[in-house]
Amino acid sequence: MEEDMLRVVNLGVRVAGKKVLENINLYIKRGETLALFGPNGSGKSTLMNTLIGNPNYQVYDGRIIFKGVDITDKDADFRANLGMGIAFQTPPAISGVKLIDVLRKIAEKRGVPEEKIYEYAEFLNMTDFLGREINKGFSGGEVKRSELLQLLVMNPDFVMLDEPDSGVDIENVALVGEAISKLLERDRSKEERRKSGVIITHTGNILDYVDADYGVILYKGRLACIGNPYEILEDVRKYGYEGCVKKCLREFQNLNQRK
Ligand SMILES: Nc1ncnc2c1ncn2[C@@H]1O[C@H](COP(=O)(O)OP(=O)(O)OP(=O)(O)O)[C@@H](O)[C@H]1O
Repeated sequence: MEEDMLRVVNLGVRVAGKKVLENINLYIKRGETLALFGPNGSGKSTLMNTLIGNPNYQVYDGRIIFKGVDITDKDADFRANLGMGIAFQTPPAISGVKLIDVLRKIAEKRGVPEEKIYEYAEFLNMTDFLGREINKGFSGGEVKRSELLQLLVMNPDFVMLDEPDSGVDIENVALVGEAISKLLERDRSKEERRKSGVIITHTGNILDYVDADYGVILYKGRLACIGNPYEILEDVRKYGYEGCVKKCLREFQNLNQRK
């Protein structure tokens, strides 16, 4: 069984003619979840958009290998069919399309029985929203839950979540955490997990509810630190992003000098 889920090699990305990501190297195995930290504008959403195949994000260098397939030049549909799923930070509202219609389409495509839609909707407190136009007039937290509901029905092998807890109130954040744990199979033993994911988080609050295997900081378009996500978070809270990145760099240099 293939153990690689995602391999990003030397990736460089331009958006609207501007270099936003440079020399990104990332390796995620099956069953692993990565927490991606970084200040505003560091390129986190750009990385996600590039991985999902948004054509506005131009890869000028490197490759993206997903489940052993080079998807660098493949479109978003190809990637979704291969098992990629994403929850955007601010997904659009769509007039005239009800949430249930979208969910039925996803379920049909993925061979999921319709009862599952209602089961997941109840689990996420979204039953009353099924007949409403998707994301229209939804509060910030409701949009997040609607995105997670779609992902649960889609059941992708690799999930990317952009700030899944932003705008979610305290009562619902545990629920959102539980849904993410289900999606990423964090509720199973380590040996049983086959799903992988990336969770973008500024505050790290979601990590109280969903554990991650490792964390990494994206700083000014480059990956800067890699390690235990809770230790990184503690350092970010103590020293800020810049201080934390400098500390990682110092530790790396000391390690190299000792070699
Ligand atoms: N369509 C675009 N046109 C021009 N610049 C863009 C575009 N999209 C992103 N950028 C720029 O790319 C950089 C990275 O943006 P990105 O949204 O990836 O950051 P982020 O780390 O996700 O930030 P945040 O935490 O605020 O969501 C920023 O400087 C942003 O202004």
